[in-house]
Amino acid sequence: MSIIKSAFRVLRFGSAKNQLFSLESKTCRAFSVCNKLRQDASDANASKINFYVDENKEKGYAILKLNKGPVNSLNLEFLTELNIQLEKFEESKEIKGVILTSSIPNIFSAGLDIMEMYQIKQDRGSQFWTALQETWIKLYGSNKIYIAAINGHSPAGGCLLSISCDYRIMSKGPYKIGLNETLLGIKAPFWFRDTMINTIGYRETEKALQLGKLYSSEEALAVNLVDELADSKDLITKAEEQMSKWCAIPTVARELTKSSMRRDTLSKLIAQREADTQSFIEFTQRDSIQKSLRMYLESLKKPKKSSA
Ligand SMILES: CCCCC/C=C\C/C=C\C=C\CC(=O)SCCNC(=O)CCNC(=O)[C@H](O)C(C)(C)COP(=O)(O)OP(=O)(O)OC[C@H]1O[C@@H](n2cnc3c(N)ncnc32)[C@H](O)[C@@H]1OP(=O)(O)O
Repeated sequence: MSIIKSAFRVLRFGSAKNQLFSLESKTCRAFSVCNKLRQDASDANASKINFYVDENKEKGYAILKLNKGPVNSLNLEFLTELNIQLEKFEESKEIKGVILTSSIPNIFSAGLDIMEMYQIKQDRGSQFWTALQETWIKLYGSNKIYIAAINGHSPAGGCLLSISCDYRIMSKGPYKIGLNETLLGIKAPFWFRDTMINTIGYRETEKALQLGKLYSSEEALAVNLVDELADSKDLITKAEEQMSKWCAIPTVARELTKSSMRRDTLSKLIAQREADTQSFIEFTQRDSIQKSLRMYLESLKKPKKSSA
């Protein structure tokens, strides 16, 4: 059961009941829009493996490895598949927690697939944004324990995935993590911002978001953007050690505590999902934004200087 649902339970007889049920019904409507997409995604991607799941029911946790080459960029189909998997975890009685990592060396996730924002039709853009909102609500609002084992670069949407988890361990190395949206000419959505504030505090977020700062792993540790650093070879072992520690905490008390910390941030998006989607569509259709995205895409596609 998700944090949102348990929040409804806890407050069932309280004065917030009507408001919360209205939030829940809005959420359910938005989720049902995704049902057909889910079917399409599972049909179309039956032959592709965009992530691996390694479940250790004895120990009570799973490892989810993102595997969508070359850089785990998040497009509609990938997000839809991820949402199905997150739902399976949430419903599992055996799984208490999930280690989220990537099978691609040096890359955790390059964030949103920029092609989902560049010259995109309104329908697709709206489905894409709804799927992304759903991923965040499922991850940030999960009752399960999520530990991010950040094995490489984690900009923008990759950073959002990480900070939606409960604990972050990052590989030592020349990797970057942060919300760099301003460098693409984009304002980070309010729920990206709020998740960042909840992680590193207001002042640091204010600087980081305006500058589009990408932190090195050491800098990320210094501002609590990550909780721990590890040598790449020890990353998963360290994540498993941490998972055992979290799994040993009394479950209901931990879930209620997590829910009480995150409920307000989640409710803010849930109350205005459709308006947020409209803002995304309106914003990304502006000529100035399309121009920035085109320039950014070109810079990504430029041949890289040889290191030799
Ligand atoms: C007023 C209301 C406001 C409402 C809100 C409105 C809008 C908000 C909208 C957006 C929020 C956006 C958040 C995001 O996540 S945007 C994405 C940001 N991501 C990045 O900036 C990362 C870009 N990528 C990189 O920096 C590097 O690729 C990386 C360091 C991850 C890896 O480097 P490496 O050298 O290993 O690999 P590359 O050669 O650069 O890349 C390989 C290949 O992949 C393509 N690619 C990389 N990143 C992306 C991406 N995010 N989307 C799509 N494609 C990507 C890259 O172009 C290469 O392609 P090719 O040359 O092989 O064809």
